[in-house]
Amino acid sequence: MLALGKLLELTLAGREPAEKTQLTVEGVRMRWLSEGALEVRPPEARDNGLDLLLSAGIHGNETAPIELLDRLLHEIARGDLKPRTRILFLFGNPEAIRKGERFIEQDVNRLFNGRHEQSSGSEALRACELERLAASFFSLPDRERLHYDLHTAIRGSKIEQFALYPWKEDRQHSRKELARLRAAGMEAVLLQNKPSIVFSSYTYDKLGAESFTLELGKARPFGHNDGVNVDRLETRLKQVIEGNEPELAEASLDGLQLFSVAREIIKHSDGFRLNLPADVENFSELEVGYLLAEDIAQTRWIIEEEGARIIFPNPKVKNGLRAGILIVPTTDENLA
Ligand SMILES: O=C(O)CCC(=O)N[C@@H](CCC(=O)O)C(=O)O
Ligand SMILES: [Zn+2]
Repeated sequence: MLALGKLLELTLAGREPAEKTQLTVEGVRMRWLSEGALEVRPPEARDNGLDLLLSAGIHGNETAPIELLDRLLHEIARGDLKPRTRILFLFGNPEAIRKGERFIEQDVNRLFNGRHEQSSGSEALRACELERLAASFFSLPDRERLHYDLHTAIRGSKIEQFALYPWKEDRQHSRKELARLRAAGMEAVLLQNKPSIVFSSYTYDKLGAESFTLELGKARPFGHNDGVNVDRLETRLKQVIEGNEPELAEASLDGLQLFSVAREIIKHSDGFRLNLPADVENFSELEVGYLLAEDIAQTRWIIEEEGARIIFPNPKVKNGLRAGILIVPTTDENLA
């Protein structure tokens, strides 16, 4: 296998490769760009015009997605997987990956779309670098752009695998992309309805990609991911990469559950209290009238929405950040 296929090993060791560019026997060019960043380019005659950004490890302790990207890269470097797409592989927060932590000082996934400019430290610099790498990768005209930012969640979930689809004014969510996600094993999609500061929102909003955060199960350390079944996603990614994806039946989303955001719960002070058990699962239903959270100045979050559910409840986030998302079921009527 070509040495550049070992991007994860290099990243874990904090090393630069001796050779920055290598060619597989199939004529696929692999180019190391920066720590945790590698571009793959098929021979021109095989290129099918899709630019695919695959990122993982934006949160350093979410290892199943990192292992998945590592397997794909190994297969490309061995010549077993023959790309027809350009691909940018990114391991988001190398320092946090080495330490097995979600982040070191700041959550990188709260530093996009301008936020890193209002901040400092290594994670703000990394968010800036990730934006630059993504912008340069997605700068070629007349190509299709697709970004999957792969994550696992802090807690268990009633719906194990789901996607978050960013929002941009005057841009409709794509039914075709939802069908592709369903085929990749996603059981639900949260359609966002306002701008956000996460990586997938940056590539969707500023770079014109179809972009998604994918949640694949519960976060566990390297080598302990048997409980996270990424088989369907892995198969679909290989098909996308090799340009031999089976036809998508667009009309039917095949039981994919759709949700929209009712409210984001923002933690304003150290007095914030979340009235949920520590082991509450994502997508747990909350009854109308339930007092979900309290904060300073008599702020109270009371459930008003029928069918409301909670995802990503986390009272430990820094003040000013999202401590949970209240979601409600929605329909497919506004899809493009
Ligand atoms: O389990 C949790 O509470 C968080 C899991 C996670 O890292 N989720 C992403 C979602 C990003 C998005 O909103 O698209 C995050 O919180 O950064
Ligand atoms: Zn994450």
